[in-house]
Amino acid sequence: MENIDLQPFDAVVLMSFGGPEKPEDVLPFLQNVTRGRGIPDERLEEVGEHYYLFGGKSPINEQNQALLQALKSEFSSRGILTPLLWGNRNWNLYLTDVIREHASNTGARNFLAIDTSAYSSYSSCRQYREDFAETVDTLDSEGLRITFEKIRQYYNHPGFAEAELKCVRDGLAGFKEIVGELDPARHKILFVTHSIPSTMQATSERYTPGYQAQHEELIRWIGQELDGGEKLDAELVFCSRSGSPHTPWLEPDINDRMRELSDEGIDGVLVVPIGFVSDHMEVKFDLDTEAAQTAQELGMSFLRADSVGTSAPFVRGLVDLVVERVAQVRGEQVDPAVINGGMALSPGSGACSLTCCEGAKWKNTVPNWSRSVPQG
Ligand SMILES: CC1=C(CCC(=O)O)c2cc3nc(cc4[nH]c(cc5[nH]c(cc1n2)c(C)c5CCC(=O)O)c(CCC(=O)O)c4C)C(CCC(=O)O)=C3C
Ligand SMILES: [Fe+2]
Repeated sequence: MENIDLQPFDAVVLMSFGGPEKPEDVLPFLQNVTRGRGIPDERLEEVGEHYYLFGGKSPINEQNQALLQALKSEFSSRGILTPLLWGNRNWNLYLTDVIREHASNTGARNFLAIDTSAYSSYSSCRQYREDFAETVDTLDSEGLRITFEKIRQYYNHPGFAEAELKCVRDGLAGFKEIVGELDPARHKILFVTHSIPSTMQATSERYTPGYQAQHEELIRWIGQELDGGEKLDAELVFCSRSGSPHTPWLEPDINDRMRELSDEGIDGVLVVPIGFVSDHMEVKFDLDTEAAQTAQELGMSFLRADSVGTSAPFVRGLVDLVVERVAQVRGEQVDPAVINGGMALSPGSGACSLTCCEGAKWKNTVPNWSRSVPQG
């Protein structure tokens, strides 16, 4: 097989959130995540309890190790020899440390990131970019000059979309085993994502189609792909709201919506964690623990579908996105693949302006992007 290099990139890095490994890590981890964010102490204590309930260990690191291994085997099956690293934003192994060590040992200078977040918004895109910038600055102050690029947001990439579709199909098959025949009058699909503050949503809409619309596009595409025998009404609902109760966040919360649906005669839900690429703490606690409890109180059938995890189309898609970004950076002709859920949203390039998720504050420094042109 022919060997493939990804020049100008010397290494690819899987960039994730990070999570605590043991009870003593929980508090310092939460402090890292929320530094300067004005999250009330009560919320931190409450979220700390979610982690303690699972022994103080987040499942996220093991899931990222599994994804890293899957990406490595996809690299080697394609003859890609470029090293693949793993770094986190909020806990060991920290991105800066991983990059410093690799750059010092190998002379690598140009890095391409795969981030574990599919949609655009400050928290799900720009915050990752700010962390790349911080790594660049820190290493620069130590005399090590590096560069960072990332792949595009991939909610509408066929790899991620096919993987989500498979999660829904498998979930429906499992759901049928619980409820017998699917009945649109009694059963619903609830697609769940992380709630964000309404102001963050508004900002995400200024230079990209927006966090919520990106989810809706994918949900509609999945609806189109399902067979007649799989058709149920679907809705987008939210979990993991935090912040002050007086600040508006995206709604409805999954538990509130389940209560309303129960009053309307719905007695079974398939819950699809479309906002999360693996079963980390929000999925384990907010869905598998809390929402499952709500279902039990309501006497509702409840099944949580898989997240994409290390599913083959997802992993292949991430590597396709790496190859696509390399070609763009090299100035080669690329035809980026996208699904169309009715809104025909353009593929982003990964090259969004440093300020694209910030919005109005940066108005004068950002290209006047709209829905019909590339977004990041
Ligand atoms: C959109 C989004 C994603 C999805 C995209 C992506 O995956 O990146 C995501 C992922 C994650 N969020 C995570 C954990 C936390 N998020 C918090 C706080 C916040 N998240 C927000 C948004 C998001 N978060 C926001 C707007 C806040 C408020 C504070 C702020 O404005 O920053 C807090 C503080 C406590 C609290 O406020 O709840 C924690 C502990 C973990 C790790 C889980 C594990 O350990 O398994 C993961 C993967
Ligand atoms: Fe979060």
